[in-house]
Amino acid sequence: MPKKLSFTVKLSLWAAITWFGARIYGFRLESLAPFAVWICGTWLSYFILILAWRILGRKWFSPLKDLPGPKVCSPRGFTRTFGNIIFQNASAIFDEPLGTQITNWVNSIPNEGLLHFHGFMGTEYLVATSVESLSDVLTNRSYQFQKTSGLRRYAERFFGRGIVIQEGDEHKKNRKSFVQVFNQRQVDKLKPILSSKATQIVQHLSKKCVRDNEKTEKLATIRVNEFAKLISFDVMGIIALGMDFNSILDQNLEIFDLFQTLFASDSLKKSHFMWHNCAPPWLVTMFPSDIDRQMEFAHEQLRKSLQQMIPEKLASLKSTDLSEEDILTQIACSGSFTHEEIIPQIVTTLAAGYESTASSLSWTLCCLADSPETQVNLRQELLEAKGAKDALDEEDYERLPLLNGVCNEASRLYPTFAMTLRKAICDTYISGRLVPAGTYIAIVPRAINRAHHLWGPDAEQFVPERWIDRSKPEAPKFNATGGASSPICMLSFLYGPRSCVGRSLALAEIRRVTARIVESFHIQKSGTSIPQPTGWLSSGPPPDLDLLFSLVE
Ligand code: HEM
Repeated sequence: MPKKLSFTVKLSLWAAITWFGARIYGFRLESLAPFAVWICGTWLSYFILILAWRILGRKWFSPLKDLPGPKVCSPRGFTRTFGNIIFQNASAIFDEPLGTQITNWVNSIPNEGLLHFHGFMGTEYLVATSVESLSDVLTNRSYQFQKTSGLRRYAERFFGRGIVIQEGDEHKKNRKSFVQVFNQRQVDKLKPILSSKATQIVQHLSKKCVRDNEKTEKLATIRVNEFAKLISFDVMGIIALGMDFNSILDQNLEIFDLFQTLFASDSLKKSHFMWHNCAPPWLVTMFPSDIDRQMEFAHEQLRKSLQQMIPEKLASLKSTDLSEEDILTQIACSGSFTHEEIIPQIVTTLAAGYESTASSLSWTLCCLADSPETQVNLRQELLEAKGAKDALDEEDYERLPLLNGVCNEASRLYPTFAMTLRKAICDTYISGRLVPAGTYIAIVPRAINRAHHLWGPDAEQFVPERWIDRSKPEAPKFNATGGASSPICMLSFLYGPRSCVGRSLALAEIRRVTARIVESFHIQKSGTSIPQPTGWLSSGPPPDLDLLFSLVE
Protein backbone atom coordinates (compact mmCIF):
# COMPACT_ATOMS: atom_id res chain seq x y z
CA MET A 1 0.00 0.00 0.00
CA PRO A 2 1.49 3.42 -0.92
CA LYS A 3 2.59 5.43 2.08
CA LYS A 4 1.00 8.67 1.00
CA LEU A 5 -1.21 9.55 -1.94
CA SER A 6 0.29 12.53 -3.72
CA PHE A 7 -1.88 15.57 -4.35
CA THR A 8 -2.16 14.81 -8.11
CA VAL A 9 -3.28 11.24 -7.46
CA LYS A 10 -5.83 12.47 -4.94
CA LEU A 11 -7.10 15.08 -7.40
CA SER A 12 -7.40 12.50 -10.20
CA LEU A 13 -9.23 10.16 -7.87
CA TRP A 14 -11.58 12.94 -6.87
CA ALA A 15 -12.19 13.84 -10.54
CA ALA A 16 -12.87 10.20 -11.42
CA ILE A 17 -15.33 9.79 -8.57
CA THR A 18 -17.08 13.05 -9.47
CA TRP A 19 -17.38 11.85 -13.05
CA PHE A 20 -18.78 8.49 -11.93
CA GLY A 21 -21.13 10.28 -9.55
CA ALA A 22 -22.28 12.48 -12.39
CA ARG A 23 -22.87 9.40 -14.57
CA ILE A 24 -24.86 7.67 -11.88
CA TYR A 25 -26.86 10.55 -10.47
CA GLY A 26 -26.45 13.55 -12.68
CA PHE A 27 -27.26 12.90 -16.32
CA ARG A 28 -30.89 12.02 -15.74
CA LEU A 29 -31.58 15.07 -13.59
CA GLU A 30 -33.59 18.12 -14.57
CA SER A 31 -34.35 20.09 -11.39
CA LEU A 32 -32.38 21.51 -8.43
CA ALA A 33 -33.30 18.83 -5.88
CA PRO A 34 -31.81 15.97 -7.88
CA PHE A 35 -28.78 18.19 -8.48
CA ALA A 36 -28.30 18.34 -4.69
CA VAL A 37 -28.68 14.57 -4.61
CA TRP A 38 -25.96 14.37 -7.21
CA ILE A 39 -23.59 16.56 -5.20
CA CYS A 40 -24.29 14.62 -2.00
CA GLY A 41 -24.07 11.28 -3.79
CA THR A 42 -20.74 12.18 -5.32
CA TRP A 43 -19.31 13.28 -2.02
CA LEU A 44 -20.84 10.33 -0.22
CA SER A 45 -19.20 7.92 -2.65
CA TYR A 46 -15.94 9.77 -2.22
CA PHE A 47 -16.27 9.75 1.54
CA ILE A 48 -17.09 6.02 1.67
CA LEU A 49 -14.17 5.17 -0.60
CA ILE A 50 -11.71 7.21 1.46
CA LEU A 51 -13.16 5.75 4.62
CA ALA A 52 -12.80 2.20 3.34
CA TRP A 53 -9.27 2.98 2.13
CA ARG A 54 -8.20 4.55 5.41
CA ILE A 55 -9.89 2.14 7.76
CA LEU A 56 -9.82 -1.25 6.05
CA GLY A 57 -6.63 -0.60 4.09
CA ARG A 58 -4.79 0.33 7.25
CA LYS A 59 -6.24 -2.61 9.11
CA TRP A 60 -5.43 -5.23 6.48
CA PHE A 61 -2.15 -3.96 5.05
CA SER A 62 -0.54 -2.34 8.07
CA PRO A 63 2.99 -3.66 8.72
CA LEU A 64 2.25 -3.15 12.40
CA LYS A 65 -0.93 -5.21 12.56
CA ASP A 66 0.67 -8.19 14.29
CA LEU A 67 1.64 -6.09 17.34
CA PRO A 68 -0.50 -6.64 20.43
CA GLY A 69 -3.17 -4.09 21.20
CA PRO A 70 -6.60 -3.54 22.69
CA LYS A 71 -9.90 -4.66 21.19
CA VAL A 72 -12.03 -1.84 19.85
CA CYS A 73 -13.91 -0.19 22.69
CA SER A 74 -17.36 1.17 21.90
CA PRO A 75 -17.44 4.94 22.03
CA ARG A 76 -20.25 6.22 24.21
CA GLY A 77 -23.43 7.44 22.52
CA PHE A 78 -22.77 6.03 19.05
CA THR A 79 -24.42 3.10 17.31
CA ARG A 80 -22.01 0.32 18.15
CA THR A 81 -21.01 -0.92 14.73
CA PHE A 82 -20.80 2.42 12.93
CA GLY A 83 -19.10 4.05 15.90
CA ASN A 84 -16.60 1.22 16.16
CA ILE A 85 -15.65 1.40 12.49
CA ILE A 86 -15.17 5.17 12.44
CA PHE A 87 -13.85 5.86 15.92
CA GLN A 88 -12.23 2.57 16.92
CA ASN A 89 -10.10 3.42 19.98
CA ALA A 90 -10.02 7.19 19.43
CA SER A 91 -11.46 7.83 22.91
CA ALA A 92 -8.09 6.73 24.38
CA ILE A 93 -6.54 9.92 23.01
CA PHE A 94 -9.01 12.34 24.60
CA ASP A 95 -9.63 10.32 27.74
CA GLU A 96 -10.62 11.84 31.09
CA PRO A 97 -8.41 11.55 33.13
CA LEU A 98 -5.97 11.66 30.25
CA GLY A 99 -4.11 8.40 29.62
CA THR A 100 -6.33 6.16 31.80
CA GLN A 101 -7.28 3.63 29.10
CA ILE A 102 -3.71 3.38 27.87
CA THR A 103 -2.50 2.85 31.45
CA ASN A 104 -4.93 -0.07 31.75
CA TRP A 105 -3.74 -1.54 28.44
CA VAL A 106 -0.07 -1.25 29.42
CA ASN A 107 -0.80 -3.10 32.65
CA SER A 108 -3.05 -5.78 31.15
CA ILE A 109 -1.94 -6.57 27.58
CA PRO A 110 1.29 -8.61 27.37
CA ASN A 111 3.68 -6.88 24.96
CA GLU A 112 7.35 -6.56 24.11
CA GLY A 113 7.70 -2.80 24.21
CA LEU A 114 5.06 -1.71 21.72
CA LEU A 115 1.26 -1.66 21.75
CA HIS A 116 -0.71 -0.92 18.60
CA PHE A 117 -4.20 0.49 18.15
CA HIS A 118 -6.36 2.33 15.62
CA GLY A 119 -8.01 5.68 16.31
CA PHE A 120 -10.37 7.98 14.42
CA MET A 121 -10.78 6.88 10.75
CA GLY A 122 -8.17 4.18 11.12
CA THR A 123 -5.28 6.42 12.21
CA GLU A 124 -2.53 4.18 13.57
CA TYR A 125 -1.02 4.65 17.01
CA LEU A 126 1.84 2.93 18.77
CA VAL A 127 2.42 3.12 22.50
CA ALA A 128 6.05 2.78 23.60
CA THR A 129 6.06 0.74 26.82
CA SER A 130 9.63 -0.44 27.45
CA VAL A 131 12.92 1.25 28.25
CA GLU A 132 14.21 0.30 24.78
CA SER A 133 11.23 1.58 22.79
CA LEU A 134 11.02 4.78 24.86
CA SER A 135 14.74 5.40 24.37
CA ASP A 136 14.31 5.08 20.60
CA VAL A 137 11.48 7.62 20.50
CA LEU A 138 12.79 10.07 23.10
CA THR A 139 16.56 9.96 22.67
CA ASN A 140 18.08 7.80 19.90
CA ARG A 141 15.75 8.97 17.10
CA SER A 142 13.93 11.80 18.83
CA TYR A 143 14.14 14.20 15.87
CA GLN A 144 12.40 11.65 13.62
CA PHE A 145 9.27 12.04 15.74
CA GLN A 146 7.58 15.43 15.73
CA LYS A 147 4.73 16.97 17.69
CA THR A 148 1.38 16.86 15.89
CA SER A 149 0.52 19.65 13.46
CA GLY A 150 -2.75 20.32 15.38
CA LEU A 151 -0.85 21.02 18.60
CA ARG A 152 1.75 23.14 16.83
CA ARG A 153 -0.92 25.23 15.05
CA TYR A 154 -2.80 25.74 18.31
CA ALA A 155 0.27 26.68 20.36
CA GLU A 156 1.63 28.97 17.65
CA ARG A 157 -1.66 30.84 17.39
CA PHE A 158 -2.06 31.47 21.12
CA PHE A 159 1.49 31.43 22.55
CA GLY A 160 3.66 32.19 19.52
CA ARG A 161 6.45 30.21 17.94
CA GLY A 162 8.47 29.13 20.98
CA ILE A 163 10.79 26.24 21.72
CA VAL A 164 8.01 23.85 22.79
CA ILE A 165 6.70 23.61 19.22
CA GLN A 166 9.93 24.05 17.28
CA GLU A 167 11.39 21.04 15.50
CA GLY A 168 14.61 19.85 13.86
CA ASP A 169 17.61 22.17 13.57
CA GLU A 170 15.66 25.18 14.82
CA HIS A 171 14.87 23.30 18.04
CA LYS A 172 18.44 21.97 18.42
CA LYS A 173 19.87 25.49 18.16
CA ASN A 174 17.41 27.10 20.57
CA ARG A 175 17.57 24.21 23.02
CA LYS A 176 21.29 24.94 23.51
CA SER A 177 20.47 28.50 24.62
CA PHE A 178 17.69 27.27 26.91
CA VAL A 179 19.91 24.66 28.54
CA GLN A 180 22.41 27.43 29.34
CA VAL A 181 19.71 29.67 30.77
CA PHE A 182 18.40 26.86 32.99
CA ASN A 183 21.79 25.43 34.01
CA GLN A 184 22.44 24.30 37.59
CA ARG A 185 24.42 27.40 38.53
CA GLN A 186 21.56 29.58 37.40
CA VAL A 187 18.99 27.48 39.28
CA ASP A 188 21.17 27.62 42.43
CA LYS A 189 21.11 31.41 42.25
CA LEU A 190 17.30 31.39 42.18
CA LYS A 191 16.91 29.05 45.17
CA PRO A 192 17.10 31.71 47.93
CA ILE A 193 14.40 33.68 46.08
CA LEU A 194 12.21 30.55 46.00
CA SER A 195 12.81 30.00 49.73
CA SER A 196 11.80 33.53 50.65
CA LYS A 197 8.65 33.19 48.54
CA ALA A 198 7.86 29.95 50.40
CA THR A 199 8.24 31.81 53.72
CA GLN A 200 5.87 34.52 52.53
CA ILE A 201 3.31 31.86 51.55
CA VAL A 202 3.48 30.25 54.98
CA GLN A 203 3.07 33.62 56.72
CA HIS A 204 0.04 34.34 54.56
CA LEU A 205 -1.47 30.92 55.29
CA SER A 206 -0.87 31.31 59.04
CA LYS A 207 -2.74 34.62 59.04
CA LYS A 208 -5.54 32.96 57.11
CA CYS A 209 -5.76 30.14 59.65
CA VAL A 210 -6.11 32.61 62.49
CA ARG A 211 -8.50 34.86 60.55
CA ASP A 212 -10.75 32.00 59.41
CA ASN A 213 -11.11 30.45 62.82
CA GLU A 214 -10.13 32.52 65.80
CA LYS A 215 -12.17 30.82 68.46
CA THR A 216 -11.61 27.11 67.98
CA GLU A 217 -8.87 25.29 66.12
CA LYS A 218 -6.63 27.41 63.91
CA LEU A 219 -7.92 25.87 60.71
CA ALA A 220 -8.26 27.21 57.16
CA THR A 221 -9.97 25.70 54.14
CA ILE A 222 -7.78 26.14 51.09
CA ARG A 223 -8.90 25.58 47.51
CA VAL A 224 -5.64 23.85 46.76
CA ASN A 225 -5.30 24.20 43.00
CA GLU A 226 -6.29 27.86 43.02
CA PHE A 227 -3.81 28.52 45.81
CA ALA A 228 -1.03 26.61 44.00
CA LYS A 229 -1.71 28.62 40.85
CA LEU A 230 -1.22 31.90 42.72
CA ILE A 231 2.10 30.58 44.06
CA SER A 232 3.17 29.37 40.63
CA PHE A 233 2.14 32.69 39.05
CA ASP A 234 4.23 34.66 41.56
CA VAL A 235 7.20 32.34 41.14
CA MET A 236 6.97 32.39 37.33
CA GLY A 237 6.87 36.20 37.53
CA ILE A 238 10.08 36.19 39.56
CA ILE A 239 12.02 33.56 37.67
CA ALA A 240 10.84 34.37 34.15
CA LEU A 241 10.38 38.14 34.25
CA GLY A 242 12.24 39.27 37.34
CA MET A 243 9.13 40.74 39.01
CA ASP A 244 7.12 39.60 42.01
CA PHE A 245 3.40 39.94 41.25
CA ASN A 246 2.52 39.23 44.90
CA SER A 247 -0.78 37.71 43.80
CA ILE A 248 -0.68 35.65 46.97
CA LEU A 249 -1.26 38.99 48.75
CA ASP A 250 -4.15 39.77 46.37
CA GLN A 251 -2.09 42.11 44.18
CA ASN A 252 -1.97 42.14 40.35
CA LEU A 253 -4.97 39.84 40.08
CA GLU A 254 -5.89 41.26 36.68
CA ILE A 255 -2.56 39.96 35.27
CA PHE A 256 -3.25 36.65 37.02
CA ASP A 257 -6.60 36.50 35.19
CA LEU A 258 -4.77 37.01 31.88
CA PHE A 259 -2.51 34.07 32.74
CA GLN A 260 -5.52 31.96 33.60
CA THR A 261 -7.27 32.83 30.33
CA LEU A 262 -4.21 31.97 28.32
CA PHE A 263 -2.62 29.04 30.12
CA ALA A 264 -5.21 27.31 32.34
CA SER A 265 -6.16 23.91 31.03
CA ASP A 266 -9.76 23.19 32.01
CA SER A 267 -12.53 21.16 30.38
CA LEU A 268 -13.64 24.12 28.22
CA LYS A 269 -10.10 24.37 26.85
CA LYS A 270 -10.21 20.66 26.09
CA SER A 271 -13.20 21.01 23.72
CA HIS A 272 -11.58 24.17 22.37
CA PHE A 273 -8.39 22.26 21.57
CA MET A 274 -10.33 19.31 20.10
CA TRP A 275 -12.16 21.69 17.75
CA HIS A 276 -8.86 23.30 16.69
CA ASN A 277 -7.28 19.88 16.25
CA CYS A 278 -10.03 18.16 14.28
CA ALA A 279 -11.58 20.95 12.18
CA PRO A 280 -9.78 22.26 9.07
CA PRO A 281 -7.79 25.45 9.90
CA TRP A 282 -9.86 27.61 7.49
CA LEU A 283 -13.07 26.60 9.31
CA VAL A 284 -11.54 27.41 12.69
CA THR A 285 -10.48 30.86 11.46
CA MET A 286 -13.84 31.49 9.84
CA PHE A 287 -15.82 30.88 13.05
CA PRO A 288 -13.82 32.32 15.98
CA SER A 289 -15.26 31.38 19.35
CA ASP A 290 -15.39 33.42 22.57
CA ILE A 291 -12.40 31.47 23.92
CA ASP A 292 -10.45 32.24 20.73
CA ARG A 293 -11.10 35.95 21.24
CA GLN A 294 -10.30 35.89 24.97
CA MET A 295 -7.07 33.96 24.44
CA GLU A 296 -5.99 36.20 21.59
CA PHE A 297 -6.68 39.26 23.73
CA ALA A 298 -4.71 37.84 26.68
CA HIS A 299 -1.83 36.90 24.36
CA GLU A 300 -1.77 40.38 22.86
CA GLN A 301 -1.74 42.04 26.29
CA LEU A 302 1.11 39.82 27.46
CA ARG A 303 3.02 40.44 24.24
CA LYS A 304 2.67 44.21 24.60
CA SER A 305 3.91 44.14 28.22
CA LEU A 306 6.93 42.05 27.21
CA GLN A 307 7.64 44.33 24.27
CA GLN A 308 7.82 47.21 26.73
CA MET A 309 9.90 45.31 29.28
CA ILE A 310 12.69 44.03 27.02
CA PRO A 311 14.35 47.38 26.16
CA GLU A 312 13.98 48.47 29.81
CA LYS A 313 15.67 45.27 30.99
CA LEU A 314 18.50 45.61 28.51
CA ALA A 315 19.04 49.26 29.46
CA SER A 316 19.08 48.49 33.20
CA LEU A 317 21.54 45.66 32.63
CA LYS A 318 24.15 48.02 31.26
CA SER A 319 24.21 49.68 34.65
CA THR A 320 23.86 46.54 36.83
CA ASP A 321 26.49 44.50 34.95
CA LEU A 322 24.38 41.41 34.22
CA SER A 323 23.47 40.62 37.79
CA GLU A 324 19.82 39.75 37.22
CA GLU A 325 18.96 36.07 37.14
CA ASP A 326 15.53 35.97 35.50
CA ILE A 327 14.94 34.01 32.31
CA LEU A 328 13.93 37.05 30.27
CA THR A 329 17.21 38.79 31.07
CA GLN A 330 19.22 35.65 30.42
CA ILE A 331 17.49 34.94 27.10
CA ALA A 332 17.77 38.58 26.07
CA CYS A 333 21.50 38.53 26.83
CA SER A 334 22.23 35.15 25.26
CA GLY A 335 22.45 36.88 21.89
CA SER A 336 20.68 33.90 20.29
CA PHE A 337 17.33 35.60 19.74
CA THR A 338 16.13 38.82 18.16
CA HIS A 339 13.71 41.02 20.16
CA GLU A 340 10.77 39.62 18.21
CA GLU A 341 11.91 36.03 18.82
CA ILE A 342 12.30 36.57 22.58
CA ILE A 343 8.60 37.27 23.17
CA PRO A 344 7.20 33.94 21.91
CA GLN A 345 10.01 32.10 23.70
CA ILE A 346 9.05 33.74 27.00
CA VAL A 347 5.29 33.24 26.51
CA THR A 348 5.87 29.56 25.66
CA THR A 349 8.08 29.13 28.71
CA LEU A 350 5.35 30.63 30.88
CA ALA A 351 2.86 28.25 29.24
CA ALA A 352 5.13 25.26 29.91
CA GLY A 353 5.94 26.16 33.51
CA TYR A 354 2.94 27.90 35.08
CA GLU A 355 0.13 25.36 35.20
CA SER A 356 2.43 22.32 35.34
CA THR A 357 4.22 23.51 38.49
CA ALA A 358 0.92 24.50 40.12
CA SER A 359 -0.59 21.07 39.39
CA SER A 360 2.48 19.19 40.67
CA LEU A 361 2.50 21.22 43.88
CA SER A 362 -1.25 20.62 44.38
CA TRP A 363 -0.79 16.87 43.90
CA THR A 364 2.09 16.80 46.38
CA LEU A 365 -0.11 18.46 49.02
CA CYS A 366 -3.06 16.14 48.16
CA CYS A 367 -0.86 13.02 48.52
CA LEU A 368 0.37 14.26 51.90
CA ALA A 369 -3.20 14.94 53.02
CA ASP A 370 -4.04 11.38 52.02
CA SER A 371 -1.06 9.94 53.90
CA PRO A 372 -0.96 11.41 57.45
CA GLU A 373 1.82 9.02 58.46
CA THR A 374 4.13 10.27 55.69
CA GLN A 375 3.31 13.81 56.75
CA VAL A 376 4.38 13.10 60.35
CA ASN A 377 7.61 11.42 59.18
CA LEU A 378 8.40 14.28 56.83
CA ARG A 379 7.81 16.87 59.57
CA GLN A 380 10.19 14.89 61.76
CA GLU A 381 12.84 14.79 59.01
CA LEU A 382 12.54 18.55 58.50
CA LEU A 383 12.76 19.30 62.24
CA GLU A 384 15.84 17.12 62.65
CA ALA A 385 17.56 18.73 59.67
CA LYS A 386 16.74 22.19 60.94
CA GLY A 387 18.01 21.50 64.47
CA ALA A 388 18.83 24.79 66.12
CA LYS A 389 18.93 26.73 62.84
CA ASP A 390 16.22 29.29 61.99
CA ALA A 391 15.58 27.67 58.63
CA LEU A 392 16.89 24.84 56.48
CA ASP A 393 20.00 25.54 54.41
CA GLU A 394 19.46 25.62 50.66
CA GLU A 395 21.42 22.35 50.24
CA ASP A 396 19.15 20.58 52.77
CA TYR A 397 16.19 20.72 50.39
CA GLU A 398 18.06 18.80 47.71
CA ARG A 399 19.53 16.33 50.20
CA LEU A 400 16.65 15.26 52.47
CA PRO A 401 15.55 11.78 51.32
CA LEU A 402 11.90 11.79 52.41
CA LEU A 403 11.24 15.33 51.16
CA ASN A 404 12.66 14.39 47.77
CA GLY A 405 10.86 11.03 47.88
CA VAL A 406 7.49 12.69 48.54
CA CYS A 407 7.88 15.29 45.75
CA ASN A 408 9.11 12.73 43.20
CA GLU A 409 6.49 10.17 44.13
CA ALA A 410 3.61 12.65 43.82
CA SER A 411 4.90 13.78 40.46
CA ARG A 412 5.35 10.12 39.35
CA LEU A 413 1.78 9.19 40.26
CA TYR A 414 0.24 12.39 38.92
CA PRO A 415 2.29 13.58 35.93
CA THR A 416 0.79 16.88 34.87
CA PHE A 417 1.44 16.10 31.21
CA ALA A 418 -0.21 12.68 31.24
CA MET A 419 0.10 12.08 27.49
CA THR A 420 1.81 13.63 24.49
CA LEU A 421 1.70 12.56 20.85
CA ARG A 422 4.45 12.35 18.27
CA LYS A 423 4.28 11.55 14.55
CA ALA A 424 6.99 9.67 12.64
CA ILE A 425 8.19 12.02 9.88
CA CYS A 426 9.99 9.28 7.95
CA ASP A 427 10.13 5.49 7.94
CA THR A 428 12.04 4.64 11.08
CA TYR A 429 12.59 1.94 13.68
CA ILE A 430 11.44 1.48 17.25
CA SER A 431 12.86 -1.51 19.13
CA GLY A 432 13.97 -2.94 15.79
CA ARG A 433 10.45 -2.70 14.28
CA LEU A 434 9.91 -0.76 11.07
CA VAL A 435 7.54 2.12 11.78
CA PRO A 436 6.09 3.74 8.64
CA ALA A 437 6.10 7.53 8.27
CA GLY A 438 2.84 9.03 9.48
CA THR A 439 2.40 6.63 12.40
CA TYR A 440 1.48 8.37 15.66
CA ILE A 441 3.37 7.46 18.82
CA ALA A 442 1.58 7.98 22.12
CA ILE A 443 4.05 8.85 24.88
CA VAL A 444 2.01 8.35 28.02
CA PRO A 445 3.81 9.40 31.23
CA ARG A 446 0.78 8.35 33.29
CA ALA A 447 0.99 4.80 31.89
CA ILE A 448 4.78 4.47 32.11
CA ASN A 449 4.95 5.96 35.61
CA ARG A 450 2.28 3.48 36.74
CA ALA A 451 3.50 0.44 34.74
CA HIS A 452 3.73 -2.68 36.89
CA HIS A 453 6.52 -4.17 34.77
CA LEU A 454 8.70 -1.08 35.42
CA TRP A 455 7.76 -0.12 39.00
CA GLY A 456 6.47 -3.34 40.54
CA PRO A 457 3.02 -4.40 41.77
CA ASP A 458 2.61 -1.29 43.97
CA ALA A 459 3.15 1.01 40.95
CA GLU A 460 -0.22 2.69 41.40
CA GLN A 461 0.26 3.47 45.09
CA PHE A 462 1.91 6.42 46.79
CA VAL A 463 5.16 4.97 48.20
CA PRO A 464 7.79 7.72 48.79
CA GLU A 465 10.06 5.05 50.30
CA ARG A 466 10.88 3.74 46.81
CA TRP A 467 13.00 6.88 46.31
CA ILE A 468 15.07 6.25 49.44
CA ASP A 469 18.23 4.17 49.45
CA ARG A 470 18.51 2.59 52.90
CA SER A 471 21.50 0.35 52.13
CA LYS A 472 23.27 2.27 54.90
CA PRO A 473 20.51 2.53 57.55
CA GLU A 474 22.38 5.19 59.50
CA ALA A 475 22.65 7.43 56.40
CA PRO A 476 19.61 6.98 54.11
CA LYS A 477 19.89 8.91 50.88
CA PHE A 478 17.78 9.87 47.90
CA ASN A 479 17.65 7.29 45.10
CA ALA A 480 17.34 9.18 41.81
CA THR A 481 15.63 6.37 39.84
CA GLY A 482 13.07 5.42 42.49
CA GLY A 483 14.15 1.80 42.25
CA ALA A 484 13.23 1.54 38.53
CA SER A 485 15.80 0.13 36.13
CA SER A 486 16.33 3.41 34.25
CA PRO A 487 15.58 7.13 34.73
CA ILE A 488 13.41 6.97 31.59
CA CYS A 489 10.78 5.05 33.62
CA MET A 490 9.85 8.35 35.30
CA LEU A 491 8.40 10.37 32.45
CA SER A 492 6.75 13.30 34.24
CA PHE A 493 9.34 15.67 32.73
CA LEU A 494 9.83 13.48 29.66
CA TYR A 495 13.36 12.46 28.71
CA GLY A 496 16.08 13.27 26.18
CA PRO A 497 16.51 16.32 23.95
CA ARG A 498 12.86 17.32 24.27
CA SER A 499 12.59 16.90 28.02
CA CYS A 500 11.66 19.71 30.37
CA VAL A 501 14.41 22.31 30.72
CA GLY A 502 12.72 23.71 33.85
CA ARG A 503 12.79 20.43 35.78
CA SER A 504 15.35 21.39 38.45
CA LEU A 505 13.75 24.75 38.92
CA ALA A 506 10.23 23.30 39.26
CA LEU A 507 11.38 20.65 41.74
CA ALA A 508 13.36 23.22 43.72
CA GLU A 509 10.20 25.30 44.06
CA ILE A 510 7.95 22.35 44.97
CA ARG A 511 10.42 21.08 47.59
CA ARG A 512 10.72 24.47 49.29
CA VAL A 513 7.00 25.24 49.36
CA THR A 514 6.12 21.69 50.51
CA ALA A 515 8.77 21.70 53.24
CA ARG A 516 7.74 25.08 54.61
CA ILE A 517 4.04 24.10 54.57
CA VAL A 518 4.60 20.73 56.27
CA GLU A 519 6.80 22.35 58.92
CA SER A 520 3.99 24.72 59.85
CA PHE A 521 0.68 22.96 59.04
CA HIS A 522 -1.18 19.69 59.31
CA ILE A 523 -2.84 19.08 55.95
CA GLN A 524 -6.11 17.13 55.91
CA LYS A 525 -8.48 16.01 53.18
CA SER A 526 -11.94 17.50 53.18
CA GLY A 527 -13.45 14.42 51.47
CA THR A 528 -12.79 10.70 51.74
CA SER A 529 -10.42 10.04 48.84
CA ILE A 530 -8.11 11.79 46.42
CA PRO A 531 -10.07 12.85 43.32
CA GLN A 532 -9.15 11.98 39.76
CA PRO A 533 -7.10 14.42 37.67
CA THR A 534 -8.97 16.79 35.39
CA GLY A 535 -7.80 19.10 32.63
CA TRP A 536 -6.75 19.01 29.05
CA LEU A 537 -3.04 19.26 28.45
CA SER A 538 -1.92 19.47 32.04
CA SER A 539 -3.89 17.44 34.56
CA GLY A 540 -4.42 18.88 38.03
CA PRO A 541 -6.84 18.17 40.87
CA PRO A 542 -10.41 19.45 40.29
CA PRO A 543 -10.62 23.24 40.66
CA ASP A 544 -13.06 22.98 43.60
CA LEU A 545 -10.93 20.58 45.69
CA ASP A 546 -10.43 21.84 49.24
CA LEU A 547 -7.75 20.87 51.75
CA LEU A 548 -7.84 21.76 55.42
CA PHE A 549 -4.74 23.45 56.88
CA SER A 550 -4.29 23.68 60.65
CA LEU A 551 -1.31 25.25 62.42
CA VAL A 552 1.20 22.86 63.98
CA GLU A 553 1.53 23.86 67.65
C1 HEM B 1 6.40 20.35 37.77
C2 HEM B 1 6.48 21.20 36.78
C3 HEM B 1 6.79 20.86 35.36
C4 HEM B 1 6.49 19.73 34.66
C5 HEM B 1 5.77 18.48 35.15
C6 HEM B 1 7.01 19.92 33.32
C7 HEM B 1 6.95 18.97 32.32
C8 HEM B 1 7.37 19.17 31.04
C9 HEM B 1 7.24 18.21 29.96
C10 HEM B 1 6.58 16.83 30.10
C11 HEM B 1 7.78 18.76 28.86
C12 HEM B 1 7.84 18.13 27.46
C13 HEM B 1 6.58 18.49 26.71
C14 HEM B 1 6.53 17.84 25.37
O1 HEM B 1 7.54 17.81 24.66
O2 HEM B 1 5.46 17.36 24.98
C15 HEM B 1 8.27 20.07 29.22
C16 HEM B 1 8.91 20.91 28.34
C17 HEM B 1 9.33 22.15 28.69
N1 HEM B 1 9.27 22.73 29.93
FE1 HEM B 1 8.52 21.90 31.62
N2 HEM B 1 7.58 21.14 33.23
C18 HEM B 1 7.48 21.76 34.46
C19 HEM B 1 7.94 23.01 34.81
C20 HEM B 1 8.60 23.85 33.97
C21 HEM B 1 9.11 25.15 34.35
C22 HEM B 1 9.02 25.76 35.75
C23 HEM B 1 9.65 25.69 33.23
C24 HEM B 1 10.33 27.02 33.03
C25 HEM B 1 10.35 28.00 33.84
C26 HEM B 1 9.49 24.73 32.15
C27 HEM B 1 9.92 24.92 30.85
C28 HEM B 1 9.79 24.00 29.85
C29 HEM B 1 10.23 24.23 28.48
C30 HEM B 1 10.88 25.51 27.95
C31 HEM B 1 9.95 23.07 27.76
C32 HEM B 1 10.22 22.82 26.28
C33 HEM B 1 11.50 22.03 26.12
C34 HEM B 1 11.78 21.62 24.68
O3 HEM B 1 10.85 21.45 23.88
O4 HEM B 1 12.96 21.46 24.35
N3 HEM B 1 8.87 23.62 32.64
N4 HEM B 1 8.01 20.30 30.54
